[in-house]
Amino acid sequence: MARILIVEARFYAHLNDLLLEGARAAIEAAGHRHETITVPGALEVPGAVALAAETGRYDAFVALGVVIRGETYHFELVANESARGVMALSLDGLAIGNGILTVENEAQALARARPDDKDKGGDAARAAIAMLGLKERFGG
Ligand SMILES: Nc1c(NC[C@H](O)[C@H](O)[C@H](O)CO)[nH]c(=O)[nH]c1=O
Ligand SMILES: CC(=O)[C@@H](O)COP(=O)(O)O
Repeated sequence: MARILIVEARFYAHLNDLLLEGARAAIEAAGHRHETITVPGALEVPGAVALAAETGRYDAFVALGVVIRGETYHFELVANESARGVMALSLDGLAIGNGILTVENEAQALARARPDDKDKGGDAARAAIAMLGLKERFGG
């Protein structure tokens, strides 16, 4: 049974609750344990994962959040840099799934976050579990 840490950005709480529901259900369906920590926004997610990884307490990580385009360049910054941070952690050898949505509007986010629709939280958890399987296979 693996210990999986979900790191979620609370920026849009109602949308994140849906992502969390899907991620937790996927982890439980795979027979693993999970904990959740919360950070303010998507930009804090990679740093929080890095801090948690240093403890050695977790086998895999799930990054969750929602970035919705506004009026300024801030969207690109938050969307791209959070993804870059998660990818850097992956290349460093962490088993991590990226469930940070980057969307144009709330309707797109809802469709992707709902567990009974696109279930991107569940997808991210399943990706983390798949990467953990590869780590174990290759001795990482
Ligand atoms: N605009 C969104 C943000 N912005 C906040 C940043 O992520 C960060 O918390 C702040 O700049 C302080 O460091 N975060 C989201 O998760 N989603 C957004 O749409
Ligand atoms: C991530 C965003 O684009 C958004 O929350 C910020 O909106 P704005 O660009 O209108 O300040």
